[in-house]
Amino acid sequence: MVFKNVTHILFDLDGLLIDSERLYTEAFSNVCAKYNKEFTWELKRSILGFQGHECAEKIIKTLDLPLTGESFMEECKKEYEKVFVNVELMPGAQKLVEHLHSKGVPIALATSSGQDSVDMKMQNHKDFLSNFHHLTMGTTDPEVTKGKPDPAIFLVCASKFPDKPEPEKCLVFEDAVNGMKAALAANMQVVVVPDPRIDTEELKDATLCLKSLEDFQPELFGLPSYD
Ligand SMILES: O=c1[nH]cc([C@@H]2O[C@H](COP(=O)(O)O)[C@@H](O)[C@H]2O)c(=O)[nH]1
Ligand SMILES: [Mg+2]
Repeated sequence: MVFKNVTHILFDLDGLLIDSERLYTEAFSNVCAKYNKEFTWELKRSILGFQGHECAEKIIKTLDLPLTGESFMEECKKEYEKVFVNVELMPGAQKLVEHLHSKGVPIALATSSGQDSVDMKMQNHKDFLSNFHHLTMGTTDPEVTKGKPDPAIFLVCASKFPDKPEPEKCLVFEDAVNGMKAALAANMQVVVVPDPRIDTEELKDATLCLKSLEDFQPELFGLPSYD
């Protein structure tokens, strides 16, 4: 496969740069269990990449929970406070982000999460966050009118670089099928590093699919290679 050269990189956060998806799963499972409901992988995969309130609505509807979206999110928040302090970076995340930053490649974060959620998850990774030119947070940015798979988040994020790159010059990193679809709808190339349980058939449109960020070769996209 021939890849097109890019100049700017947009990173997803949850499940891609940080190992938070399993913590969200734990939190959702605990809340659902209180109502004797099972939070299944089937349900999890359908909400991967969604904004928090979209996750809540889908879970309540699918499992018929006796809760409003807001009360479900309140209960989840108590769970998050217990688990997110210890969230770790994914293998290869630090090396890749620091490499691109040190070579002057503009990078930004495009997450469906909001400011409070990012603050909570990144409290022990502030130096890591300082590598990014800017953060676009779907839940709190009024310009991001819809969650992934809508392309809004990546288009808004790209527009916040001072030199406003064309979508074809942007490369997205994602872990979720909804995120991959959002990137492709934005007319960007997308490297997917998926949960290994995701069916490869669902990822067939990805520009490149990797097992780990550690396997990424920047030079394939015209970016500076590792020294
Ligand atoms: O307020 C929330 N933010 C984020 C998530 C989770 O984070 C992911 C989206 O974040 P990102 O775009 O960074 O992957 C979703 O898959 C979901 O599991 C969530 O549940 N609640
Ligand atoms: Mg993600």
